Amino acid sequence: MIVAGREILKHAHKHGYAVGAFNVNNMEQVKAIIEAAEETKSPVIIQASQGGLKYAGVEYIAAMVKEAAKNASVPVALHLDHGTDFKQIMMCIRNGFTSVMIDASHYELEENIKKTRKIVEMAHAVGVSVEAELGKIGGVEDDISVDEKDATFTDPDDAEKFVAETGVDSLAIAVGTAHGPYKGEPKLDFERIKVIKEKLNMPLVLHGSSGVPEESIKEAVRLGINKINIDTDIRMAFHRAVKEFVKKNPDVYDPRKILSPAKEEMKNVIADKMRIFGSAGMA
Ligand SMILES: O=C(COP(=O)(O)O)NO
Ligand code: NA
Ligand SMILES: [Zn+2]
Repeated sequence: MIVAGREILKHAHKHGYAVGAFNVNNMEQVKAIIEAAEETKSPVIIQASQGGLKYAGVEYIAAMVKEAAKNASVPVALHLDHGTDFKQIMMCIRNGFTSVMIDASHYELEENIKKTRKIVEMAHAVGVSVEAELGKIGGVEDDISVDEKDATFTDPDDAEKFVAETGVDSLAIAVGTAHGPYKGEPKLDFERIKVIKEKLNMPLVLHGSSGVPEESIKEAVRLGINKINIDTDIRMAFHRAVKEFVKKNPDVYDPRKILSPAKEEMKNVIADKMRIFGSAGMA
């Protein structure tokens, strides 16, 4: 069933695990995520970035995810990832998204608070949960890009003020991850996660989580991360499977035959993550 994002994240915060938030652009990704959630009995957040909505259309994404959630035995939230455009955020809410991110992290603190508070007031009025970002997460995710030199870690005192003045349901923090593939091994600032969690005592979000070693993910969950965003690892699973299939079957042109192994590969990758995040069995 489809639920508000806060319902899923509050449970994860209370019980000390993290829920996967997986990006979608097409039907096969939606099916892979829902099948993995059913298989592992895991609550799940299905999310689309503004780039994903541009590609598929907000109505298509919403219709597919609502259909998948309707028949699922696990709680599912439909979330806008990295919302920066006011109209886009409103269109998502109008189309039944149960959670939205307002990413105003490029602005100074006061401006980020102002923009975030406006979305919180409107979304909460209709029962939709809100995620915001404080600090700048590096890397490139569709239309969001931050140079490594501009990536700035989240300041715990600013975070306390930000949450008190905005009322967000969850906060994305910059602690050393980056969107997209890593060149070297990412070094997470675990002490910073610990301090922010102690100060805020609320659901925290880790972006740029593809390519972060399993041990680091587990430590971040232990310290209080409750939503883990994954996009690149799913794209790579899709790419691996399609490349292998087409190489082995160069003359097969039926999309169903080409895309089915890709859906399976994505499902397996996602199910593994749900086990690592600790959400398996929590639905
Ligand atoms: O943060 C993410 C995903 O990042 P990755 O592609 O590194 O998994 N989406 O908002
Ligand atoms: Na990443
Ligand atoms: Zn992100």
